[in-house]
Amino acid sequence: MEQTLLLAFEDEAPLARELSEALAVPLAFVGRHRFPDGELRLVLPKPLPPHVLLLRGLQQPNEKLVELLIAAPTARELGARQLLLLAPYLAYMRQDMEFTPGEAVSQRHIARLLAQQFDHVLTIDPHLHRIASLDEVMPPGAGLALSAAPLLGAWIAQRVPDGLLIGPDEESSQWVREAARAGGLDYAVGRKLRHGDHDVSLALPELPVAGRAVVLLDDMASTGRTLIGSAAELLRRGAASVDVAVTHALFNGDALPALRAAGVRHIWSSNSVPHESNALSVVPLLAQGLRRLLQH
Ligand SMILES: O=P(O)(O)OC[C@H]1O[C@@H](O)[C@H](O)[C@@H]1O
Repeated sequence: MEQTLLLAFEDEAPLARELSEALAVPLAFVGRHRFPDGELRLVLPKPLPPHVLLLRGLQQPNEKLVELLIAAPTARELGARQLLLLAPYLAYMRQDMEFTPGEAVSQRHIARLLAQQFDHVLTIDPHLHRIASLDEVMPPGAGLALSAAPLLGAWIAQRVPDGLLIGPDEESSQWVREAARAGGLDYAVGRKLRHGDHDVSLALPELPVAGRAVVLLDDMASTGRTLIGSAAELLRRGAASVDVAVTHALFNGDALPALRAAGVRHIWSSNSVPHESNALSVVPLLAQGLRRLLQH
């Protein structure tokens, strides 16, 4: 990857450093100042090489989307000819249909917006539930979605070798199936109905869980209510232990203490989103995906 630079923001420095080392690509940071009125001032290194990889996870996305809208055209002005966004977490992908009349299908619009700014977008487990690939919302080949499920499955199998993997809802079946295959574990998937941000009802599979070490697996935890409801039900049914593993550790509000209070033993996540629960790294996965994308 000659004449390539990895650009990142200081709040993702550990992930950026690990990635720069894995790719053997130099790293530079975007200077960022937030003015009192909320506007942003960004400073990019000048000049830039022809190939620029911009690392920006889109958890807490709104301000970061503005950063990208400013940083991407600036990078091109400063010399970047090929611009790739590495967004380990891609926001707005869960708003994938018009649930109520007039509701914006944000998935489509945010994906399109990013594809207008970047030649490629590389991400992990972007909650593609109603569509099969990013090609349905971006120009074909512009987006690449990797999955951390096999990594999580192998990780879980080492720690809970006889574990039963449970996905809380139908959306999770794609990740749970892959993780179970990679770890050689049993799995099952429940059903969920969301009534509000913090209000979900769950129907877990009718399985004998008494005495079993159960690991709940999902793409992300936000309020944690999906996992909390599932964990409480599994413990009520006599599960010996309930652990939780997610790709994206959003853990908003009181999610983490509430999960612990519900009796969850271990909480593991990948470092796609920097968080105290991070237990395994997505850097090898990102590096592999990048090589694949840049070969084409
Ligand atoms: O229940 P919280 O943590 O708020 O939200 C995360 C859940 O909502 C779904 O879209 C995700 O796939 C996950 O199952």
